[in-house]
Amino acid sequence: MALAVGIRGLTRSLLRPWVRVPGPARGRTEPAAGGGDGVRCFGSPRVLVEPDPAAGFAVMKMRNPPVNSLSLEFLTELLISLEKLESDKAFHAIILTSDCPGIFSAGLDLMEMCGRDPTHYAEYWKAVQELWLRFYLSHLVVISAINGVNAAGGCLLALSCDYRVLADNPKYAMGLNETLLGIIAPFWFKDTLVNTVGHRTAERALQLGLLFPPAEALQVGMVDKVVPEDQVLSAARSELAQWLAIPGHARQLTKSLMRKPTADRLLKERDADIQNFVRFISRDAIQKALRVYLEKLKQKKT
Ligand SMILES: CCCCCCCCCCCCC/C=C/C(=O)SCCNC(=O)CCNC(=O)[C@H](O)C(C)(C)COP(=O)(O)OP(=O)(O)OC[C@H]1O[C@@H](n2cnc3c(N)ncnc32)[C@H](O)[C@@H]1OP(=O)(O)O
Repeated sequence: MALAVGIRGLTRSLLRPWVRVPGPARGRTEPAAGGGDGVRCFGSPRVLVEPDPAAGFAVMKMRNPPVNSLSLEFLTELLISLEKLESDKAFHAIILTSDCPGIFSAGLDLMEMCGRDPTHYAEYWKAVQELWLRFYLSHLVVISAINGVNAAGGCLLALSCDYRVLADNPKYAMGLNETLLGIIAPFWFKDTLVNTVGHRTAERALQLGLLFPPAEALQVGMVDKVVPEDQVLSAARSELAQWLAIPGHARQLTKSLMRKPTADRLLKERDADIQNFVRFISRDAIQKALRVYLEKLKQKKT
């Protein structure tokens, strides 16, 4: 099995990043995220970036409708956006949010894990690992403004941020619900949750596949703040001020000190983790469970 799949190679072949965005932002100057100083939005088909270099941050909006499921292309575009902002000294922070009404993210794209071949599963999982590692260890301050339901892999992405603001809407539940699909959260998903909410809460949440509505998410520490829906972005911006007031090198080193041991566990056994994933996801019983789950999602509509 070819494990040496290169996301950068994929990136080059699939995307032309940093084209002016299609859709709503095309051809006009969007107000910048914080200052409205005429800085242009940029991005890729599935990720809209609203930069505010004067204020030192950018708002990164996920827009992979209908549910921001984390397909291989979408993961790649998120990585490119992150890399671009990380390599520009004007930016010290990102606010990650969604452009899809009512949905932050439905998690990993089930179509990437169902009915494909082992090479594809390996390539996909490597991209999932990469996204987590890059967000988890980013030297930028990353705050998620969670404006919708947020399941499994989407929740992992939010848990990788430094601070989480959740919109107060009972429909916007979030959690690592893998067991409800008959699959399991890998150890680094688990570690990220444990680091956020503690061992006991994580154990119960993972075994039961709990999706926490806002009040409960706040109570267990899965999110840091719950605010009225129309204030999620402004609350994230206000919070940023506190993080950006800290000397950057001190904050970054402290973040690394806190997070490196967790990331190192995966870095040390990345290929083995990919092989475990491929073996697990290729099992007939797991493929069947995913198909049944997808079917249930579709039947819900009828
Ligand atoms: C021995 C041990 C070894 C262990 C080794 C480790 C192995 C590791 C194991 C594997 C680990 C995998 C980790 C997986 C992580 C994940 O993230 S799995 C995904 C989990 N996500 C969910 O459960 C959410 C599913 N979706 C929903 O609940 C709902 O869609 C929603 C988000 C609440 C939105 O609802 P609504 O607005 O009503 O939209 P829908 O009509 O339901 O959906 C619209 C269309 O989108 C499709 N869709 C939804 N979610 C996904 C998805 N995650 N992936 C792909 N597609 C999705 C849905 O089917 C609809 O499609 P159409 O019917 O074609 O329109």
